[in-house]
Amino acid sequence: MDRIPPAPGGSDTADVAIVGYGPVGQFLGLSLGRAGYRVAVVERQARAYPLPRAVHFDDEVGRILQGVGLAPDTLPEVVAPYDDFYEWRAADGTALLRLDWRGPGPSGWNVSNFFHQPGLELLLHGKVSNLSNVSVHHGWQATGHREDPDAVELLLESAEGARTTLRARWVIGADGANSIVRSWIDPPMSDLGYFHDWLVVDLASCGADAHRHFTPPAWQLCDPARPTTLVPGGPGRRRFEFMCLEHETPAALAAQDNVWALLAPWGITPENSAVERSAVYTFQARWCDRWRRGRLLLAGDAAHLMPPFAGQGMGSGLRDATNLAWKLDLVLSGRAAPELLDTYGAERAEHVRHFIASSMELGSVICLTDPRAAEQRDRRMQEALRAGTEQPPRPLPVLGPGLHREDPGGGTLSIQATVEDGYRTGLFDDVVGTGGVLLLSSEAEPDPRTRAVLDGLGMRAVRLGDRPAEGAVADTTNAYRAWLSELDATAVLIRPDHYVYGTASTPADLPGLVRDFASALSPAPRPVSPE
Ligand SMILES: O=C(O)CCc1cccc(O)c1
Repeated sequence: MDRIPPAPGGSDTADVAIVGYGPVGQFLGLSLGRAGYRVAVVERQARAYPLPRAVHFDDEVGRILQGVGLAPDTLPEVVAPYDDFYEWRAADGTALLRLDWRGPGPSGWNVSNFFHQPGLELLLHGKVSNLSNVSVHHGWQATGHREDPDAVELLLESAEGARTTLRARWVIGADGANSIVRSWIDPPMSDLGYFHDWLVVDLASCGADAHRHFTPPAWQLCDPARPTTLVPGGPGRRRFEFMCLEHETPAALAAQDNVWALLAPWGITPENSAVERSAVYTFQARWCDRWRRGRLLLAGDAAHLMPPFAGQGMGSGLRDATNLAWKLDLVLSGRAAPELLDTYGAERAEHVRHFIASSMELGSVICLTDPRAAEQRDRRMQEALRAGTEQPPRPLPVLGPGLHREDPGGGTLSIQATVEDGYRTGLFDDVVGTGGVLLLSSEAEPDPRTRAVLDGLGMRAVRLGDRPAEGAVADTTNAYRAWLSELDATAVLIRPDHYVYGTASTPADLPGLVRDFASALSPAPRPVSPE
């Protein structure tokens, strides 16, 4: 048997092996590679998958992409920021629900963005390819593993039947809904018992006549005779989704003639439009209750699946990757014990549960096929919309218990607003940098010991002021002042993944805040626990 060299030079043990090279595997490879680790990625597909899957991400994901040099506003070929309502309509066209997807959100980017996934993957791959310490092996499937106290040996098989092994200190399964790494971990699953087959049709272009239907560009037709989704698919592209009805089989639904028959009422024909992909998916709502066993970890669809109606599938995976890459760096560098990685699943599972629940709620609106039930739903929702008593949007989710305090800010997402440092005005991460920060109001000043602890953590202290100064940025829109006042805080400790560790209500609370964070990382490296 051969060995795949994890990276040129060095020992034959990679620091991290990633199984699966979709956006989540790519993002992990990029982040850990940039942190200097030897990363080996194995992907069963022989080459990059050229067709769209996810088409939507939110402002938080915009910030995550900004952090790796792929800010949404620099990708006009790939990302189309959305600036309209996301509407839900009855069969007769009257509105049932209007979700406000206009303008920028708290992370500084549009709350809604539609994109072309193959284009994004190409950009991520371009960045990964620049790293000599990350190797990507297409056409290799992980088929087995053996774990010892120091590493995991992955057994790999190529499509041609060649076999090899790969040793890595940590293995991440970013290998999608049918994850083999998940089968090795064999975690208990929470399953909300939601199974609906939908035909997803992606159009690379569509006839001019169809465009009159795209107002707003993203909407749902809650017609019990054929629940249908119309959303953009990135610049110049469209996606339709058609629910499989009880009397239909997925194969009949997906037949090419049937695809065109379903598109015809929308003015879309083979003569004026190009179908890029059509496939039936079973929308599901489930997540793992455990995301780590020993040296094996899960991320993305391998750890959770949700209906697409909130457009949060890929974004949830990139949030996993951001949380995990940061914590794995701490563990690999000996700055934290492996047990820190147990906070990863605990935090992310609770967070993703929120999006699964809101996607389910939206799904339960559209998936009704009983005309009487649909009529009752329509009446109830139209009345609520008229009276302005429809359910308000859920607040942003909070991380589950983990590496944060249980104070008003702990586990919540920090904001990203415009600041000025005397040289430039821009979004906080572009001006100040990434990597975690202690954000201070003008009256808070960390003592030298607190500063030393922060330095040791590779974090900086940044004060907010009226004008830029040494160690201070101007809060040009007053967004940070408002945020601190909402949190009743004089300082906020923001983790590198943009979530809040905790807040200090008075300057006297500052040293304790920073000290608690440092000790929560438990710096003494210990042997990895088997479970
Ligand atoms: O990108 C995704 O995860 C799905 C895209 C999407 C967005 C909104 C509604 C919908 O049915 C699908």
